[in-house]
Amino acid sequence: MEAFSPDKPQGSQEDDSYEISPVDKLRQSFSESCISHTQESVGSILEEMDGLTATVLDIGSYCCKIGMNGLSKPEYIFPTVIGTPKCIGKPSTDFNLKYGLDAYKNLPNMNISFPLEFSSDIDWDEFTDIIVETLPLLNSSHFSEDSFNEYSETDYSIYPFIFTERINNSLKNKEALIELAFETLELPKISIQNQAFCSLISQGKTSGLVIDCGENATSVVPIFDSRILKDESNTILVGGKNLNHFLMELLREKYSFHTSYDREMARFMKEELCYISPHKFDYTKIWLGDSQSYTMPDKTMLSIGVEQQLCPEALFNTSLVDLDDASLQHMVFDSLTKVDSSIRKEIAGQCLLVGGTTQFRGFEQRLVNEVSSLSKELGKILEFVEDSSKEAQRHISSWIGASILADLSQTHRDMITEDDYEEQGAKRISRQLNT
Ligand SMILES: Nc1ncnc2c1ncn2[C@@H]1O[C@H](COP(=O)(O)OP(=O)(O)OP(=O)(O)O)[C@@H](O)[C@H]1O
Repeated sequence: MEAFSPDKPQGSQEDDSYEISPVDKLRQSFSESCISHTQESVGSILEEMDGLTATVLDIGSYCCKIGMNGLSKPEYIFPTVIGTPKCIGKPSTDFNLKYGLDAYKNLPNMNISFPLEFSSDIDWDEFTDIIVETLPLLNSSHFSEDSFNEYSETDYSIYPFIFTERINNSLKNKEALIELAFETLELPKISIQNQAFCSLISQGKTSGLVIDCGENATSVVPIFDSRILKDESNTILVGGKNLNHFLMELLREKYSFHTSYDREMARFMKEELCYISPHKFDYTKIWLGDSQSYTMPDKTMLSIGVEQQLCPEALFNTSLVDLDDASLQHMVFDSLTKVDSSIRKEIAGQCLLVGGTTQFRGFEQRLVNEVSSLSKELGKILEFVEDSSKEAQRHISSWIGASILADLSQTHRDMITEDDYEEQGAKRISRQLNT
């Protein structure tokens, strides 16, 4: 067998070991996302907003992003998880479920579940519990650093709320969200915005192709002049979660991933070490890249070599994760081909990568190469809006756009109010929103 050195994307990680402790990694993964309240105080923003204040909650199946509009980033990002305390050996005395960040911080002692994991069968009671338990935590000085104290005065639930939803969200999910808003949270008024549209708005654009790859789904959504072209869009239920599973499968001879903690470590390994090469993986050659080592919770040093490159290949070849769904490049090809030829160039010329899974190094280059191999013409007109220095923001693009929409008086005028809900009920409102 011929040997080859992996063709890595630019800016590849060259360190050969990761010594950061798993618990520190857990803490970092969420706290780093919070903005400093000393830089942008919520109080001063409320004054400037002249009444157009809203809480923006971008709902994700892996993590939710929340904060007041007017800030440049969400104030908090919390995992959409519920944790059940583990009882090892002796019966547990702690039967209290833990929610969101609280569950994640206690991950070594938890079995965790993701209630939004299966969009067709969401456990809304569990999601409601996460939100209900998390909002007061965010409002209190739970994060006890001094810089957060000013924020402790803010009560998210007294302001209008802007929620985001993925394209083709089911009527059942919309209804449940409206009920959560008015029945449980008792909000004054709400708006539900499309995530792809919000992401585009975050870049100051109203036309383009939004390619969103998150935890459980990947969608390709063409938008023209603020109009979402639903018939030309594509969604598959493949995302970062499938890659986590694939990585564990690839490493199964070296390590047994049993616990929730182990499985989340596989996620972090994926985020830190894996990369997308510009070209298809060549199975006929021996991989000669550098291996990296990763310390697992039980102190096992796990060596990860070719798996770094193989794991994200599944985005471009879904059969690797035993799925028949179209791969990403086929979705892009299909959407652009369906778009009317008179607007195709404008849409393809403003592609936007959003969602955490697009943060792999090399994502953009590989996508261009794959689409070009399907159609030279499409490959030529495909251009990306964002420069790669903004990769780290891709998981919050939708929140940023929703926060911009929350600044507009039109958004507030169009909101669903408590009175609308009393008069029409969730079913009718959700049907109207779908037209
Ligand atoms: N640097 C990174 N490289 C690769 N993947 C990453 C990186 N950072 C985060 N991810 C992955 O991105 C996914 C989360 O992305 P995002 O926050 O957009 O999802 P979400 O909005 O919760 O999910 P969904 O849109 O499917 O409901 C996770 O699978 C996570 O492991």
